[in-house]
Amino acid sequence: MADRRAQLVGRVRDTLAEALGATRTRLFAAQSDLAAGRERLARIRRAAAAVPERVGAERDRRLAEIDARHAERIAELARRAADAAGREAPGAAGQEWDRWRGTPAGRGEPPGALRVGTLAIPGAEPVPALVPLLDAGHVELSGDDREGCDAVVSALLLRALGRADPGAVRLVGYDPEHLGGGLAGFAPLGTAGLLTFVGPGGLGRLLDDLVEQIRRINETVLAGEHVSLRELAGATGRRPEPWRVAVLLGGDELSRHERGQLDRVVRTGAACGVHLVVRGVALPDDPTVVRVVTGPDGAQVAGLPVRLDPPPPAPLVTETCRDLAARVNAGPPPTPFTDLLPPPERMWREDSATGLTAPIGEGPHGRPVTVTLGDYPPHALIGGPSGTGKTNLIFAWIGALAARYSPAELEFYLLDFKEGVSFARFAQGRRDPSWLPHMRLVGINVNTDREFGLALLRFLAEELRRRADAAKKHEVTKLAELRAVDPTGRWPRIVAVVDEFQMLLAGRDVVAREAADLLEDLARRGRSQGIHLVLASQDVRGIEALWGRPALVAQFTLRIALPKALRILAERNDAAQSLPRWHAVVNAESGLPEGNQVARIPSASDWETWSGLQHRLWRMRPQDAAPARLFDGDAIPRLADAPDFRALSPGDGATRGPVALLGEIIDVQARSAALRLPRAPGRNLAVLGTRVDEACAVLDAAARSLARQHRPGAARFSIACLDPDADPVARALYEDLADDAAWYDEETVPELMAETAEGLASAGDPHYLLLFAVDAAAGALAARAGRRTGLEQLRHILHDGPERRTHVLAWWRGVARMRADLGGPAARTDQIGAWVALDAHGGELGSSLYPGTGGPDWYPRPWRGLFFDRAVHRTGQVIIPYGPSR
Ligand SMILES: Nc1ncnc2c1ncn2[C@@H]1O[C@H](COP(=O)(O)OP(=O)(O)OP(=O)(O)O)[C@@H](O)[C@H]1O
Repeated sequence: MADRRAQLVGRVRDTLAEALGATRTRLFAAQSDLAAGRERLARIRRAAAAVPERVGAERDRRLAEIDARHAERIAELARRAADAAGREAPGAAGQEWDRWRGTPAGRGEPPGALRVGTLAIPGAEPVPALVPLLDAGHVELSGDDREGCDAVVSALLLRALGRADPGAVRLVGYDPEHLGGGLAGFAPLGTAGLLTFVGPGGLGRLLDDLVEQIRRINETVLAGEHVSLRELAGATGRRPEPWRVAVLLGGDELSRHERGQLDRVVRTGAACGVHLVVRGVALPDDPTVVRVVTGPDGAQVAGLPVRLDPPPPAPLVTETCRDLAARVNAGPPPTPFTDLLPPPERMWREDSATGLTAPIGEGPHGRPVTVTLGDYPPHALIGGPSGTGKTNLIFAWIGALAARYSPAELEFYLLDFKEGVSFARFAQGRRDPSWLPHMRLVGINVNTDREFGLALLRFLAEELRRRADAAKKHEVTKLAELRAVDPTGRWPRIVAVVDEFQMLLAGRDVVAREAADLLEDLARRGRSQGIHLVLASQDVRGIEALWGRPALVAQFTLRIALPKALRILAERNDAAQSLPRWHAVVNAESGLPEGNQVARIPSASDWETWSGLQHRLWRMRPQDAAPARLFDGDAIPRLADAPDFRALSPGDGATRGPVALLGEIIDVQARSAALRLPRAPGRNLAVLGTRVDEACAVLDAAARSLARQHRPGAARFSIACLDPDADPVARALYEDLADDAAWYDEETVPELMAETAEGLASAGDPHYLLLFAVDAAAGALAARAGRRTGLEQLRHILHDGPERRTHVLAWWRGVARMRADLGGPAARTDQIGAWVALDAHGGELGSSLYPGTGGPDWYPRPWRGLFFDRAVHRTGQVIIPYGPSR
């Protein structure tokens, strides 16, 4: 039992121990749960306690970040705003005063807004405060700070003047309280009419005038094609009207009329370049009005706080205004030559079938003034006293045409009778290899060589005939029709320009008569065949030279008068008298007043401007284009360069006889005067006059050209020199002709005569006797050598020699001396078949030397000769001897 009890107790004990253990375990677990719970609570409490501190820090950090970003953004925006302001108010519109200078806006570029101060933005770089004025609006100033207002007015005006071309801003001042004192620094502008003052009581008139200007500009300048001058300038690159800025500084209450006019100006002025800058006058509300308010605490511009700039230094204002006035008084700057030219891709695109049209300058409203040569008007007369720009106008016109029409459409021939070389650059030169591809002929320094003018007119008359024949063949009458029926033919229009043309018509000699006849014919019939004459003269006599021929003048319906030109326009049309410098009246109505158009002519003739165009056109030239022939009356041609000389070769004269070249003919082509020496009576040459150099030049060229036609040893050249001054040329010739030449002097010349006269009996090689100053041998030749005197032998050679290929080319130092050598004053001269007269007068060359009575119209002049060959000439031919061969 006890055991059972013991067992039971043991079991109970075990169970209790077990339960205790479990309980302990649970307790332990509960206790550790509690501790963990407590700890969590403490942690949570701690955490909960830390939360507000962290949130605040985060908020502060975020706020600081936002602040920094904000400041950075403001700085960035301010920088951008400053950059934009710099662009909006470039140069003189925004520059600070210590570095300020005028920088006019380019053509078509807007002048921009004008700086008056800086925006007050703390912590950022200063941003210029700009006020739009020119082409934009009006400015109203108010407030207590008078000085601040004055500073703004001065700044605005100076900056506006500096952004425009001289003269393009005009100021009108109305300052009844200080009588202009507020604008004193700008007074120098008054000398050029750029600043005018309106006295007290004049405000109404001033406003009326502004309204009238606006009306006029709207009607005649903008003319419905543009909404504003600004837009017109942007579209055309030109600004035909100045800006007008009226500065109104205080005054009485406005009348109703004045208020109405002021409102009109505010509403409509900006589009027409009419602007107001006012103080003490209230402007109506309008988007174009900017208000500047000054006060003790600073200024406000359009409601923004602004730190105003100091006023421009007084010396800067007066100096700038003085300089502007001086420039305006010196006259307007020329418009650029490029205005007359089409863009490069449009060059040489025009067709000249019906006429030639090109701008010549700029009209009063900035529109180009064009001129046309065609069926009507066909020809032009240009007049202007020396220095008024006639040459320049010719350059401008030629340039404008040459850029539009290709050389296949247009050719120029140009003749300048005055001294000067400016037209030479149309031809190829040493300094500049380019030439104007349209130019066929340039004659410069032709003042005494009227024959060259005649040669040009004859050439044109021949071209006119050729065109008329072609037109007839195709049964048409006009160039346009001829070109239509003969599309492959080359029928360019021809423009012949003759500067100082009156020289051609001066005098009453044959040259003047023939020139006038040819001119008249060309003027009358040239119109329909595309041959146009442009005659220019600086001298009223030039025009008067034409008045005797009203039919000729009537053809010149296009008239261009430069300042102060007389008699170019019609009788009662004196528009040219009041023209400013570098302007012209262009009139296609024969000079009647209703045809007047005033054009400002660009500067085209200075070397750089012109060569820019010429080089461009030259590079465009067709492959086979040849340079223009340049005839320079002051230049002495060279035999070695003469095409006719270069073309000679041995054997040339075999059938028709060799030719002696004597000099260059004054002609459209550089041809040589040639004396043919066949086996025929009289084929000798006399050179007559005292000029040693010219006489030597003629004989030298004759001998050298003859020698070129014979093989060495095939001809004889006997050179007799009887004037020591001729010795160098004669010797050089002797040396160059080498074995073919023999030398004679005063002592040996009788032998030459005797031998040659004897030798005539037997036919031999050609023999040329070149006798320099043969009259000096008269004494030596007077002696008898055998049966005859030397002179008798000379006459015999002259008489019988040519048929036996023996020709005398002799220089006599006077006509009378030659006649004496030929047998006396009444001696026959028919053995002298040809002669070149140097300083022998026409009158001496009459009786038997020249057809008719009284001799040729020949007035000797340096380095010119009159050549007459009775076998081929009806009248004498002026030649230019070739220059020394060595
Ligand atoms: N439209 C112009 N703009 C600027 N300068 C010009 C203009 N026309 C002419 N000139 C300048 O004026 C000067 C005289 O011009 P130009 O030689 O054309 O006159 P001109 O009437 O032909 O004189 P002259 O008959 O004495 O030769 C030149 O220096 C020329 O560059």
